[in-house]
Amino acid sequence: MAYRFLTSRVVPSSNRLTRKFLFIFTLSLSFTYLCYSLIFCSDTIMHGQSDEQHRCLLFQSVGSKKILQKSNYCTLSVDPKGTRDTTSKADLTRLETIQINNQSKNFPAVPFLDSPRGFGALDRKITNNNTGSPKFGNKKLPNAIIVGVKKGGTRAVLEFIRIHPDVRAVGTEPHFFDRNYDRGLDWYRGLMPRTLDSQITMEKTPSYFVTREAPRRISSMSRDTKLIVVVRNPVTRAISDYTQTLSKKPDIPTFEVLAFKNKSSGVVDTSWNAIRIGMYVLHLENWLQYFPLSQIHFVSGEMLITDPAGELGRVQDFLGLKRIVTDKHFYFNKTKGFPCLKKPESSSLPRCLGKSKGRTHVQIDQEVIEKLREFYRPYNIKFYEMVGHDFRWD
Ligand SMILES: Nc1ncnc2c1ncn2[C@@H]1O[C@H](COP(=O)(O)OS(=O)(=O)O)[C@@H](OP(=O)(O)O)[C@H]1O
Repeated sequence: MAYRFLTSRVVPSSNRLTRKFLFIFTLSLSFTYLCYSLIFCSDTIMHGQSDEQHRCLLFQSVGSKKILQKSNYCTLSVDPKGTRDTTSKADLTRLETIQINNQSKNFPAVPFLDSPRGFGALDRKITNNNTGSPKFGNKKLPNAIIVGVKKGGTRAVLEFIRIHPDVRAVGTEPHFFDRNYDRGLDWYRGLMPRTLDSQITMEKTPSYFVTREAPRRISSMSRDTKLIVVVRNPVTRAISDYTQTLSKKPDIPTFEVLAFKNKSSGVVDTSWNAIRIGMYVLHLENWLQYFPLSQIHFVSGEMLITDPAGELGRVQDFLGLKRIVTDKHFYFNKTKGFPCLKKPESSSLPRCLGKSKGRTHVQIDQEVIEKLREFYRPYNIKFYEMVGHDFRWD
C-alpha cells in the first residue's frame, strides 16, 4: 500500500525503475533512522552505568591508595551531595580488606618508637590516604586488652600483633581503667581506631594489672573482653622498672635501699611498686574474681625475646585470629640484641623497638638478686599452679 501510495502521489509519471529506487531509498532511510535512535538511546542509558562500574572495577585492581581514593569517587557519584557514604557494607569490607592486606604485605614503612608515635602516624596515614574521604568502619570498645605487666614486654606484643590485618590498636596507653575512668566509655571509645566488624580493637596499658578496680571496670564494660598479660621474671622486671625510673630521676636512692625495709634483716619492702608488681599471683587473684582463667592469656616475656613468632602464634590463637604473623616477619637484630620486624623492601627504616626498650640494666649485687629470688619463689610457684604453666624463673 505504501509503495502504491508513493508511486501514485510522490512520483506519478516516472518510469518503474526510478519509482522502485525512490521507495527503497525512503524505506531504508527511515529504517536507518529508527535503528540509530534505538542504539543511541540505549547506549546513553547503559553508558552511565557501565562507565561507573568500569571505573570502580579498575580502581580495585590498583594499589591500596588508589582503591580508597577512587572508590570514594564511586561513592560520591552515587550520592552527589556527598553527605553520606552510600557504598555498600560489602564493598567497604572488600575495599578495606584489600587495603589492609596490601599494608601488611608490604609492612608499614614506619619505624618502631618507644612512644607509639610511629604507629599513630601509620594510622593517620591510612585514613589520610582517603584524601578527605569518609573514614571506614566504626570506633569500637576494645575486644582485647594487654593489661600488664609493666616492663614485661607489652609494647613488643602490641606492635607485633598489630601487623595482623585483622587487628587495629591504639598506639598510646589510654590509662582509662586506672586514671581516666571518670571520663566515661564514650571518651574511651573515641580514642579507638575505626575498625570493621571483622577486626579486633586492642589497647595496652600495663598498669591495669595492678589496679584493684581495673578487673571490675573492664568486666562491667564487657565480660567477654580478652585479656593478655606479658609476664617476666619478677626480679629482672623490678630491675628494669628501677632502671627506667633512674633514667628519669637520677637522684633516687639505690635499688637496694628501696627494695628492702632493712637490708641486714633482708625484709623486702612490698610497698615499693617495683617489688609489688612482681607478686603476680596476688594481682591475678583479683582478676579471677571477674574473669575466668580461659579469658586470660599469659605471654612469657623471656620467650617473646627468644621465640617471638611462637609467642605471637599463641596470641593469635587466643584471639581467634588466623596465624598470619609468623617467623617470616622477624629477624634478630644483633646490634639491638632483640628481635625486630623485617624491613619492608621499599624502606630502609629500622623496625626495632626504641631505645627505652632493651636498656642496659643497672648493675645489682648478686646477693641482692638472690634475696629477691628467694622472696619471689613462693609467689612464683603459686602463680605457675594457678595458670598451669611453669615460666622457669627459679
Ligand atoms: N623485640 C623487643 N625489643 C625490645 N624490647 C623487647 C622486645 N621484646 C621484649 N622486650 C622487652 O620489653 C621490655 C619493656 O617492656 P614494656 O614494653 O612492657 O615496657 S613498658 O611497661 O611499656 O614501659 C624491655 O625491657 P628492658 O630490657 O628492661 O628495657 C625488653 O626486655
